Amino acid sequence: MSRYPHLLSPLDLGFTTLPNRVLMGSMHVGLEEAERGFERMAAFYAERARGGVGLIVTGGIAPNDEGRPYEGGAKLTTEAEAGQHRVITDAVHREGGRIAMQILHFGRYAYHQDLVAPSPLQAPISPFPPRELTDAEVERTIDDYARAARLARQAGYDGVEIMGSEGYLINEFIAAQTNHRSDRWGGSYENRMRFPVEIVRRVREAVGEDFIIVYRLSMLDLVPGGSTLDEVITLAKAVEAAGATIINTGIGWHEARIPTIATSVPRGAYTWVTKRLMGEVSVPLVTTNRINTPELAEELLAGGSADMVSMARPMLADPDFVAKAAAGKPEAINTCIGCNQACLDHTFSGKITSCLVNPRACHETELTLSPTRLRKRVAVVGAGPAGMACAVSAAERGHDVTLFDAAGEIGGQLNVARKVPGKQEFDETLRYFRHQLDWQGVDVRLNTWVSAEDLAAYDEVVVATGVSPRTPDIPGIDHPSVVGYLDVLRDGAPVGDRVAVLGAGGIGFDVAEFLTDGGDKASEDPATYFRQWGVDMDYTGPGGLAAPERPAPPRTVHLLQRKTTKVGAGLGKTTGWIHRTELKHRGVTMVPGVRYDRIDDAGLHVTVGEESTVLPVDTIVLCTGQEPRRDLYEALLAAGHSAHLIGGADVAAELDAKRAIKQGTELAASL
Ligand SMILES: Cc1cc2nc3c(=O)[nH]c(=O)nc-3n(C[C@H](O)[C@H](O)[C@H](O)COP(=O)(O)O)c2cc1C
Ligand code: SF4
Repeated sequence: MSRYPHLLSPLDLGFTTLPNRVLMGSMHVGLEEAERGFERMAAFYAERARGGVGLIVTGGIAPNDEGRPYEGGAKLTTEAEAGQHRVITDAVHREGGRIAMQILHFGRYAYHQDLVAPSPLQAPISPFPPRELTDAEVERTIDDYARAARLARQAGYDGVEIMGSEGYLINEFIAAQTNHRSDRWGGSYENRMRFPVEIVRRVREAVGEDFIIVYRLSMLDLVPGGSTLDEVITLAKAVEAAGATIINTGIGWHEARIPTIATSVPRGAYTWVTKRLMGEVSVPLVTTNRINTPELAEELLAGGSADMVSMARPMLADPDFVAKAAAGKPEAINTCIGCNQACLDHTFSGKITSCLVNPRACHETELTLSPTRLRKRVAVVGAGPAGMACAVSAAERGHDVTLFDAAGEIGGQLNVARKVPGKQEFDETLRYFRHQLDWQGVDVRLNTWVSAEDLAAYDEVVVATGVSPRTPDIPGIDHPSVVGYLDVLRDGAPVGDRVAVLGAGGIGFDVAEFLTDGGDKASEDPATYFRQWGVDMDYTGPGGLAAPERPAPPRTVHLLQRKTTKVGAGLGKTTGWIHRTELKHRGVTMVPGVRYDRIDDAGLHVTVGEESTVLPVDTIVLCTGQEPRRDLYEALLAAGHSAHLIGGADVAAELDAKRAIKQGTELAASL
């Protein structure tokens, strides 16, 4: 009997049956506009189809020019464009998969000059003011959706998803705050929802009965003036009546100031929203966001939260998620840790999406781990992210790999990161690597120091010896009030009530969050999390908002940096605001442009601009960068051996697990 009977049970849609309850959530990955993008997308989606996903949804494709994300963004408006998609649909079907194309009109979130909206109201997160659509243009836009759906069918897709959430055009029609029209598309709720309902109706007309139409419904807007639960239910019923086959969940507009997918969001936190709609419609409902294990997915389905689960980023992290669950091997799954560092951050920086824990994601045709023709003896020294990734990938290719580490456990700096509240997902990465090292037969030797001579017999030596914290040159740095970040995060050094954290990079933020955490495990408990961020789980008002309630922080923390740039400027593009907001809520003062003058019994003496002052702190935590550890590498070179240097030992500017895992995997691919 399967461990996941609900997750793996088929779903009968009448004209077709999905093999299981896993929908791969839509992700625009940047390949849509890239050179050889269709070929690369074909490989990307085909791997996920082979891995057993029940229904794949592609990233958003615009139905017309104005709806594109930016100048040159992907659209589907002509038969010639439809022809380009064939390679994707053929590849997925060859693997026995099913794929629907998402139609996404960016509305006022578009990043170009000709953006449109129901009303000429600029989005708070956009530099461009939109133009108001005329009545005739609204009609034409609806027809454009229908044309895109017809062309998608022609291109071989099994369905379309109509993107009606996250604050894009459809949402902008539905919400009174973005729709100030007085014609039949504005005013009453019935008028405001006419646009999406009409889209579904005309799409159904265009594609016939035996074609999947998923409607992605904004079930919780998280913005002032957003929909109420009653309105959401009304729209769901209307969308069903208009011809939707499946209703998917969308959470939060992009301009919402409440995190919806970050790693600090508890797993499955938003699934209660979908559950509120269960029983109100008869089409299958899909729930979403931060569902990253088969156990949780099964629990949600068994508990009646939804009929299907959407997993987007987990399918970047592991294309074989479903197959591994079906084989009863959940421990083999490479779990999405919700970091956004290589997926959403890349998307918003104009880079091709990938995945921190799986650098092959969206690079399937370039980063291949093909079996080696020449089995070599490979030594990898250092079992941090770079070393583990290299060892596992080299062994996967057939090399004979030994992994050494002086510590008593694998993981390197991941063991430090996992101590930060909200970053416990790194435990999954450690579990995954532990499993892979064992599965691939890597000879792991812990508590083992190796010298250059010890390594002489290996064909390839990879040095991944990591970093040591840097100690800045400040008078009084030896004062007993000074500790390092490892002392605090790893070794539990005592910390006073008043603290200065020196260095506001990723580690400085981690330490500040660690020291101001109230111990309430908000990142594991949705009710606590939502209370702190101001989400109303009773969903009584518009947008599901409530006043945030924050506990008093356990101590006073100053987070300081020498650089004059905004504190946190170097954090992730899509997550930096969350960390800054979190610390602001906890009363942390964040100060850039600080000169550290000296440390003594009075505290930390600093100068900011022209002003010198003393911060009367009990503890000073150094988060002032790292030095690469290259002793072994240099000894190898001195002894005339060649070696490869990767990870923090190579570039130690800031601890960077994304870069380390990518570099380790790429090196293994070339050995
Ligand atoms: C790189 C990336 C691109 C995305 N692009 C889209 C998109 O084009 N359309 C869409 O509806 N959602 C998009 N999303 C949101 C996902 O569909 C999903 O709602 C979100 O990632 C949360 O689900 P997860 O925790 O399973 O990843 C994107 C997410 C990511 C990470
Ligand atoms: S980069 Fe991080 S959030 Fe994105 S898919 Fe990979 S593990 Fe998940």
